[in-house]
Amino acid sequence: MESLDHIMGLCPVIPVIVIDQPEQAVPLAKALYRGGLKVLEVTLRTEYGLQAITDISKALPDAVVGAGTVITADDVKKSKQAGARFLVSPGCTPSLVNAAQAEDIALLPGINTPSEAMALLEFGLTHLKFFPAEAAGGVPMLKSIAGPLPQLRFCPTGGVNPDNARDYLALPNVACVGGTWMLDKAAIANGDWDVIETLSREAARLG
Ligand SMILES: O=C(O)C(=O)C[C@H](O)[C@H](O)COP(=O)(O)O
Repeated sequence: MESLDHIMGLCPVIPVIVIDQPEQAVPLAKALYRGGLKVLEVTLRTEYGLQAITDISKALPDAVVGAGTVITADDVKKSKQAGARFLVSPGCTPSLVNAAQAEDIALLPGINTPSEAMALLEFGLTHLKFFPAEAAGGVPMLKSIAGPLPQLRFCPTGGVNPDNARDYLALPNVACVGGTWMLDKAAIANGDWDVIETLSREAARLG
């Protein structure tokens, strides 16, 4: 199993990608990668997610491609088969953790309370997504959690943007952040990959 500590240390920002048009997956991923975003989360929110994970992994073997919006044990299995190297989930259930451990694949599960974090610590999980970051208390909440639970490392996601990303990244318990701001909808629709590359370069420099 690849270590989340390693993956989360590769880049300060993980783009959370939703594929609406399957032919856009590879050029979009290439633009993100050229901009310096080496870790890519492709969500299973659309029917094209799994195929996109396979296509991007083949086209960019040096990128670390993970599956996002992983909800069920079946999603875990299919994501691994598609080539995902890690999994991200908005929340967590024991069956999701068990499935990821059975498939021997790293899981970054979402939490936003100390009790949820403690439940995952019992499974040996220390690297967690803090979701939805801004709505669930943002930087002050993560600062408060760091007191009693300093062993946790977070990827805050949800409402993170270029204006607040540095504040999150400055926290000792934040390894990286997730976000969608570099996935400009108009640029993607027009195939304007230079715009995506520029936004990604700015994001990669936030760390
Ligand atoms: O799809 C998932 O599994 C999610 O958890 C949702 C993502 O984290 C948000 O889509 C982030 O979106 P922004 O707030 O625009 O950065």
